[in-house]
Amino acid sequence: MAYHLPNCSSLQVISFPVVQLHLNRTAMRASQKDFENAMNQVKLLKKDPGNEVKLKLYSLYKQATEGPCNMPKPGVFDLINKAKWDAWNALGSLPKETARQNYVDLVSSLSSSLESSSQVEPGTDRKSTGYETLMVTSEDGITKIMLNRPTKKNALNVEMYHEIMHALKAASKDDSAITVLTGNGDYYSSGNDLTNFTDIPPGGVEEKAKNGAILLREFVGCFIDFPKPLIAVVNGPAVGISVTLLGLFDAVYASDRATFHTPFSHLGQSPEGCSSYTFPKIMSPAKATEMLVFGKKLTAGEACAQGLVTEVFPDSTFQKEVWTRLKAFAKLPPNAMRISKEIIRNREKEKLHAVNAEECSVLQGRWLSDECMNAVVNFLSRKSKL
Ligand SMILES: CCCCCCCCCCC/C=C/C(=O)SCCNC(=O)CCNC(=O)[C@H](O)C(C)(C)COP(=O)(O)OP(=O)(O)OC[C@H]1O[C@@H](n2cnc3c(N)ncnc32)[C@H](O)[C@@H]1OP(=O)(O)O
Repeated sequence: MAYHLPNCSSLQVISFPVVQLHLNRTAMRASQKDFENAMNQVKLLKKDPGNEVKLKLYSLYKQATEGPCNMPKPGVFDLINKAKWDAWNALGSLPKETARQNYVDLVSSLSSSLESSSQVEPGTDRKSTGYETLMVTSEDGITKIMLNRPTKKNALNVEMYHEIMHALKAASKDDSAITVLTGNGDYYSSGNDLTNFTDIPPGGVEEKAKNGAILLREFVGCFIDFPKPLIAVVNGPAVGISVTLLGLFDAVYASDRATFHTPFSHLGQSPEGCSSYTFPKIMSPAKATEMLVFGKKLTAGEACAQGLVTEVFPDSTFQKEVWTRLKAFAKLPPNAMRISKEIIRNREKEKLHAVNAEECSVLQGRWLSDECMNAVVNFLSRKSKL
């Protein structure tokens, strides 16, 4: 089954402006030729428009060519085909001509949205464009990497993992003195995007888990090796990998609205981000066990008392106070800061890389377990939340 889109097997969710569909449009009727042109136009799109739009395109194409959904409903674990079936079935008895027209309209609005979203705003020379999931700026000696999927609580999809690695590598070479990671919206991050589990390659779940472990190892490795002071500005709740990574930051400032939650056992998973090593060192083995094994959620005050957070600020003054402080830090001599970080961190680096490798290998096995699969299916079918 094809979506008639490049990379259409992916169910990776990416943020994209909502495209308005005019399902009841009757004034114009698209010809077969218009429909074929639209199909060709879709193949030429330079950017992936995201799963919601791809599913819409798929369902309209099927309705326009075959009429109402005529396939048996896939099983609950067959996530991709189930999503496609749901989308097609939702069109009910929409006439073929209307579906064809809606397909043409959707492709046309999609092409114009993609064109306008790729235009560079004037005066944004200090802003790194080209990121889909991040906002990266460099100002006052500070490179700020902002997770930018606020409607998904800044969950890390595969694209975001790659973009963060890219942004960190760029920041390690730019002329800023310090680098900051923060979140846009009410969350710092809700951790790994659980839809990452739905995009199964031809090699099956084993290949998926293997690729996931490779990606994770490289991703965490970028934090271990980052050469400049790396500061987390935790603007709201943090979950999963966004919490575990904090052990690799040089300072962590949190709003008093932030919480810290690593529900790995609930998800049938195990700790990553070197937390199996850093957390017991930072907060004692028993406190680390409460978080990493039993999934105890900490308030910002508790996380600070246990050494995971450096300082907590009232939410009302958080941004102002933190950025004033960071701007002062960024004026310090950058080479001295770099060398001091090196001497604090370097003797642990080899150990951290070994821990990272071991954690990724254990997780690779966990991702194939029934415990993990069931937890992900429950979340995706909205039977459970944290
Ligand atoms: C084999 C696969 C390999 C893949 C690649 C591997 C990469 C490395 C993996 C590293 C391991 C990391 C582990 C972790 O991080 S574990 C933690 C995972 N996170 C969660 O379990 C959080 C799940 N989310 C929630 O429980 C709630 O959304 C939350 C409490 C965070 C917020 O609840 P609230 O009611 O306030 O808001 P909504 O639930 O309505 O959320 C708004 C929308 O955002 C979507 N959302 C939020 N978080 C996630 C997420 N983590 N994954 C996917 N989607 C998320 C949510 O579904 C809503 O979307 P819609 O508006 O479309 O419904």
